[in-house]
Amino acid sequence: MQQEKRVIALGFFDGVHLGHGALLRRVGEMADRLGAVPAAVTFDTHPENLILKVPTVPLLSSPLDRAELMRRYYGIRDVIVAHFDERMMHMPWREFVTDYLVGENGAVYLVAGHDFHFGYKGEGNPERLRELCGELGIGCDIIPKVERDHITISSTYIRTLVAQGEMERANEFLGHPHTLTDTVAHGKKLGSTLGFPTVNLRFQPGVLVPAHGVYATKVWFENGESRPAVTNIGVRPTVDDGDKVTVEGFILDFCGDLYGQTVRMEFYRRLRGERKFDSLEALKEEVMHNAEQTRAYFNAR
Ligand SMILES: Cc1cc2nc3c(=O)[nH]c(=O)nc-3n(C[C@H](O)[C@H](O)[C@H](O)COP(=O)(O)O)c2cc1C
Ligand SMILES: Nc1ncnc2c1ncn2[C@@H]1O[C@H](COP(=O)(O)OP(=O)(O)OP(=O)(O)O)[C@@H](O)[C@H]1O
Repeated sequence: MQQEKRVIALGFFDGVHLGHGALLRRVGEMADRLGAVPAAVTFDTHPENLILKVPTVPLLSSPLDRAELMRRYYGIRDVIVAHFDERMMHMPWREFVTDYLVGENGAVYLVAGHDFHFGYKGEGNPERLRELCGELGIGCDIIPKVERDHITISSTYIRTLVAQGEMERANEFLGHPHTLTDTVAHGKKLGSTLGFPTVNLRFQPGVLVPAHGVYATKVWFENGESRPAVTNIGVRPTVDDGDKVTVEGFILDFCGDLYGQTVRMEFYRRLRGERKFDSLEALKEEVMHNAEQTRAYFNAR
């Protein structure tokens, strides 16, 4: 079977921020021009997590969200998720290009960032990549760094913002709202009796949990509709004494059954920290106030 031609962006692309966007847009342009499929290679494990053997880098997005963000915002059609294992870790950089990208994945044009290092011991770099692409007769672009407020946009920086609950600033650097996609799970149903039913989502293991607290969010349903929601991330000290983190959104102006549906939640602004209330009445009153804050936030946008 004839191999499909692909224009491929190279990197990990955690969060799919505006710096990544510069690469992915270029991929789209070149794919159009060459009649090739716009694609990106990412890895199932963050290279640092495998090399250091402990997951030290909690990610902004799951592989599913990463791929979906690349599709939705930049029209990337194929997201090739490479299995980052011992073989991949020991693959010399030349082989990664000639065998993996060109041979296995039909690369006819490669796009990488100014600081992209790859292959065994990170010996591959933009200079070497450009030279090798010249030898192989395939196109190559190295994209200069993208900055905002004199800061180089990076997944590392955005992770610190999300961890501190600075969602609006994180979203400015991402170029889109921070996103969590998950299948709705069952909660204890206490929310319904209190007057605020909630959808329960989870951050996958290895994905960064934003600062605990209450957020103005938007929930997108499988049918493409969306509603504002007010969402708590945390351990619910008023009703629980464990340390299990939950993500619970009270969707405004909605009633219906969402259990089992896959929804996308977008985080916009942190409204307050999580608190232990003296009574369920006091908790409910505050949740209703936060719901109105959320409504006002989206009405003003
Ligand atoms: C917008 C919102 C804010 C919340 N804030 C807090 C809080 O500050 N402290 C707390 O202990 N629980 C908080 N919760 C969690 C509630 O205690 C929980 O949703 C309620 O007990 C229902 O739980 P259930 O869905 O498992 O039945 C909040 C929930 C929502 C939706
Ligand atoms: N601000 C940026 N401007 C231009 N290119 C970028 C920028 N940030 C990343 N890239 C490029 O995008 C690709 C993916 O990069 P990578 O996933 O390592 O992102 P990163 O934000 O630098 O991550 P980290 O902060 O974890 O190092 C690489 O080719 C990289 O050079």
